Amino acid sequence: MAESEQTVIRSSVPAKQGRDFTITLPSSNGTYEAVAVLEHNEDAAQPPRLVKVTRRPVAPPNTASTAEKQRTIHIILSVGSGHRKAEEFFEKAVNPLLSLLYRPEGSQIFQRHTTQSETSILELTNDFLFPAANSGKPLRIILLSGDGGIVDLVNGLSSKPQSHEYVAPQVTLLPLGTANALYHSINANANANSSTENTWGLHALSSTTCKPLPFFTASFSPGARLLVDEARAEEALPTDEQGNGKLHGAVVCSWGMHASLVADSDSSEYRKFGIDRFKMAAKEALYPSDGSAPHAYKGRVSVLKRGDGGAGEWTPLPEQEHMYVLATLVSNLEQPFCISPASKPLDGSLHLVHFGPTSGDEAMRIMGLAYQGGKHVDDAAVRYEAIDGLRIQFDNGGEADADGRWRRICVDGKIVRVEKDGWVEIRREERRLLDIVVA
Ligand SMILES: Nc1ncnc2c1ncn2[C@@H]1O[C@H](COP(=O)(O)OP(=O)(O)OP(=O)(O)O)[C@@H](O)[C@H]1O
Repeated sequence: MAESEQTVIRSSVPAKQGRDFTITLPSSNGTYEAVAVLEHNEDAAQPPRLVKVTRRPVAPPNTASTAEKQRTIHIILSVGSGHRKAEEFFEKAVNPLLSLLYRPEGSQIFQRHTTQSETSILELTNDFLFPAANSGKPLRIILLSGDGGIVDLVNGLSSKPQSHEYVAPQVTLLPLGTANALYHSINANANANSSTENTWGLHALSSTTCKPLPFFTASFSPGARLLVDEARAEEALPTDEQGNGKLHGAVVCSWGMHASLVADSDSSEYRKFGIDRFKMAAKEALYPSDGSAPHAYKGRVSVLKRGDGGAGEWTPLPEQEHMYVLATLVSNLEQPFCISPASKPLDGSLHLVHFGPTSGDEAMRIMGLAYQGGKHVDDAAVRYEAIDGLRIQFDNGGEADADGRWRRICVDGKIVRVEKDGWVEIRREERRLLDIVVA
């Protein structure tokens, strides 16, 4: 075999013509690169298969980044995410690539964590990752999960005050969840171009280019409760200095139709249907079995605009009833579902998408436009604007919904039920918590 190109792994099954793709990754020491051929799965919701990987020297070697060598690499496998393929994809594709890219140190610098429960990532972050980052240790986290994994990292890393030594961990996202909104939004340009491959995050595996992850804080009135265990149980939220509940997110905060369908579809029964679970729950919400119109959600919504960067002003929306109230930091909530076309990858902008009570057919029509590259934002029924904060007050001097299911708020897939006279307020954050590795 020629010294310049060495096959390191070859699968016994050759790639089928036209469905394979190639990625080239720099090694950690900068002296060679890995060229990996992968084959897409026939089911686009399933990860690709590694067919072969070769290594070839780089001339001249790029050994500029020595900081990279000092980073401990944590691999988190969220085995409950999506189609539960995190472990298999790691063993068959990611691990062989990492072993090649990080020679000769290899396994010595990797620490592998496999989730055991819903709270594993939060516990790992609280007990280990945050203390390490806060004492100045540079970390790289390779996260095989959906959006839930990143929201746990964000909440764990932000739960205690940062020291001066804090070093923002670098996170490489491998989209093993169901919707993977953050991943698809970061790679949204690539997805708009059908000739560009979805590499399942492998293209960024050894990149040293990072961007800070924008995030927001949602504050809740003290009676708000986090719903857990498929809403069979509830928990108190972590609190801020004023005793209000708080939760951080990096994707979306919503109330109304979106929050309800995320909440209603979050059961092991619905999860079997993959991404279709959202559409199934939407149909049930929009066409109630008693033939009535979809629910009109009651509350007072206000938006914060800072304009010049000052304290800003809260402006109430004129409507007292709503169907869709959603603030987002990302462009795509699923790969084909472009909720905020003006949002650019990791740009930190927060956008409001809002429309009032309407029929099931009309709501389906509007949502259908989001699947056409975000055309819903040009529809007369939709309010779409950049904001700095959003506040919902349930008892606004009039009637609040009596049934708690109409007062559920979604923060990146987590569901919080607010009390009848309660409120929720979200604001963009300026702190730097973690960086996302981009190619
Ligand atoms: N070993 C495990 N046992 C029980 N629950 C788990 C385990 N591993 C992960 N989970 C839970 O499974 C859920 C997976 O959420 P995640 O967001 O990663 O995937 P998803 O919901 O399929 O994707 P997305 O949020 O992108 O639609 C989280 O609530 C997580 O806590």
